[in-house]
Amino acid sequence: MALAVRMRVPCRALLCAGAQLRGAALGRPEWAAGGGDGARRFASLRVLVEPGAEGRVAVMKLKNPPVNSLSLDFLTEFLISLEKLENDKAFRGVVITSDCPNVFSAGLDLREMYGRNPGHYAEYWKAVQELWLRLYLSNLVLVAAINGSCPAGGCLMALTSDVRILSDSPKSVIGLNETLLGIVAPFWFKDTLVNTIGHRASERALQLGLLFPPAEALQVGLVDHVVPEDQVQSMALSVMAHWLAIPDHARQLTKAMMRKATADRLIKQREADIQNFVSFISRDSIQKSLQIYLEKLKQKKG
Ligand SMILES: CCCCC/C=C\C/C=C\C=C\CC(=O)SCCNC(=O)CCNC(=O)[C@H](O)C(C)(C)COP(=O)(O)OP(=O)(O)OC[C@H]1O[C@@H](n2cnc3c(N)ncnc32)[C@H](O)[C@@H]1OP(=O)(O)O
Repeated sequence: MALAVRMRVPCRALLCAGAQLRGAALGRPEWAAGGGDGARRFASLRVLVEPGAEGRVAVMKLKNPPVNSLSLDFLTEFLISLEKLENDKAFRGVVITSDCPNVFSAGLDLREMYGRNPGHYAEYWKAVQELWLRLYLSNLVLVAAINGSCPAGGCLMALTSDVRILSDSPKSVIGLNETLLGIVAPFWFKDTLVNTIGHRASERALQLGLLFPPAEALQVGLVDHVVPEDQVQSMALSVMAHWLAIPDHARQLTKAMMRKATADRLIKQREADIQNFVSFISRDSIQKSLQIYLEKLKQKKG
């Protein structure tokens, strides 16, 4: 257990301060207790947390319509919810899923990375790092119930889970498609992918910006199960039961042993990584690429 405790990400105070600030900007982070489960069921504007099974599993539903993009406000609310669950000894596992139809998450919010100032980019990137570190090193069993499209940052989020279940639908594509936007997946995105599908498959997937349809995602090992859309959550809960049959302390230490070195690479150079991101994203050429991509997304509609 000691290792698991030592592994906790060391910027809790900083994040909490940030979260309170963001919360204040939102008009207070409100945790509305409701239903027969009392305080165990809570919600912010963008994240719903519901009891999953036997009071020891929670289901976190991402609710940032239309596409669950990972905006700064969303990240703040998600991290507060996750921390509440981590601190509640009753919970041992969390299923992460989407409340938005056909989309698990569209990844990082492009509007947070386009046309803003360096201070904003730095604040945003710190929150993205925090999301990854918290999820990747979580003591909880995390199961991603991926009920829709899952590109880039959405895929990163799913990759931090212990198990991934993908819905068998043409919309449910998953992958790190950064190069298609003219940007580059950071090293810790890449590391997480390599740890999941291996070096060669990652090299190909990253360079080509591949978004894998369900059968291919399963074949390459990007997801563990593909099931019909209406069975994603029930499958997630059944897989969860299997993982919860393992004693927590042994499973947590094993998870830490597998993931610590990867997380440490970022922890050791968080500030440099932020500066790297800020200077990369501020380049005129990158801003132009993002602008073109955003325009393409808009044109797709019309
Ligand atoms: C060498 C140095 C390296 C340093 C590293 C530095 C930098 C790395 C930087 C960044 C890493 C980024 C990772 C990311 O996550 S980038 C985001 C990538 N995401 C995508 O490519 C997905 C884009 N979206 C889609 O493909 C579709 O929207 C989707 C399939 C998810 C859903 O399709 P649907 O048809 O249902 O919905 P749309 O009509 O397309 O969209 C509705 C609405 O939402 C807007 N939108 C979509 N995605 C995003 C997004 N990611 N961020 C913000 N907004 C988004 C879309 O524009 C529509 O808006 P509107 O027209 O209704 O206003």
